Amino acid sequence: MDATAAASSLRVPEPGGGAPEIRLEGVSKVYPDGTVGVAELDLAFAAGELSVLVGPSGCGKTTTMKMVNRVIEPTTGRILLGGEDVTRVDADRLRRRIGYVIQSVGLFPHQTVRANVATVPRLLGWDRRRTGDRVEELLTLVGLDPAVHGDRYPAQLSGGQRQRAGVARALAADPGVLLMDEPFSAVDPVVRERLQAEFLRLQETVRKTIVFVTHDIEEAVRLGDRIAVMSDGGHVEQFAPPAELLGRPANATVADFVGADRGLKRLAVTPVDPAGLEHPPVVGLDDGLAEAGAVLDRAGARGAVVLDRAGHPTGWLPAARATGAGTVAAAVVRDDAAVPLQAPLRAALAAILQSDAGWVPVLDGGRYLGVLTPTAVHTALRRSVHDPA
Ligand SMILES: Nc1ncnc2c1ncn2[C@@H]1O[C@H](COP(=O)(O)OP(=O)(O)OP(=O)(O)O)[C@@H](O)[C@H]1O
Repeated sequence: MDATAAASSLRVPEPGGGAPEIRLEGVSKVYPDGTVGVAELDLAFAAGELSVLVGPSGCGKTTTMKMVNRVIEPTTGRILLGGEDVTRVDADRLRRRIGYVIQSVGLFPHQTVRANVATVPRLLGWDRRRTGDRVEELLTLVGLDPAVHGDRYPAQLSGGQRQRAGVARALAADPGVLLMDEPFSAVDPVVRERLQAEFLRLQETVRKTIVFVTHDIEEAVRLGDRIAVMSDGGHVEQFAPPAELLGRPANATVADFVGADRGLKRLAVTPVDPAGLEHPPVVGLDDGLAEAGAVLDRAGARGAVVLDRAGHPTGWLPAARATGAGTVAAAVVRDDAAVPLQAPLRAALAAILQSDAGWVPVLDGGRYLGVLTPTAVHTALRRSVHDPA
């Protein structure tokens, strides 16, 4: 079964499934030694969204997250899942409704991957068949081959594979909520990027309500629907979508935390704006070169976008090559790079840097809309500061 097919069967709601909003109301945690981990916190994590908690070490991120599944009991306040006050319900039963992924994965070392993933379904009393089917499905979904990895022990997996197994275990009983405590920080940057990309695709399908703790602002920007920047005592300085956080930090603390290079980080979260596209002359492969040269002259342009017979960008025609007999096909500089309208500016800028034309064509579906230039990238970024998404 491929991942998409496996994912679609995940939508079957389980008891306690669906993805509830998580609401913290006046929640505080005072540790026995008097340390205030979190004080009077009011925060709502929207249903089906991935909310990230970031902030300096010791600011209360982990405390906040672990109070949601009551691994840490709040001292005061209420926590509501989909409107239900879970502050006093049975904590073990609550935890079966909440998936939990931590940095060290927390797989049981003496159990196979299959047995690890089956932990919560077994606790919930699922029969062998249903549990077995579910485990196969989940392993496939997270990119592990059940036949290859299912019977291995955690020590026989790579760091990235262990993280995938950890995610599979957390999703096994289709919980509505996932808590993730620096789940990708133990692997090298290349594997981390891959796991993040896979995880984003998975979340598009399963749409859990996720609370995700990280130290890494880049990771927060990449993954988060919303990011909470916290400071000491669990104080929330700003809770906003990445583009807004980077474009309009609420105060100096947030600005410092997101970094002086936040303009660059915004590239990852600001989409291509159709209003910012430029429209150089467009010629077809079968047009005459002389005719194309005349078009370029009239426009005073240094080059034209060349479309193929189906209307797709296939390269560009520099003005200097638009002379002589023959058709554009003989002189075109082939380059089929293009980006879709929804692409982040970072992808567009990367494509521009690869191209001799100094632009990248932008497509809406298959339709050519115009080209994006470095100037347009700059304008779009400046605009996102004043009018963040
Ligand atoms: N069991 C405990 N007893 C006393 N104080 C604690 C306990 N656990 C955490 N704290 C304190 O509570 C505060 C918040 O800790 P928490 O672990 O939530 O921070 P964090 O933001 O997750 O930090 P880090 O990024 O370093 O993991 C810190 O000052 C910490 O020292």
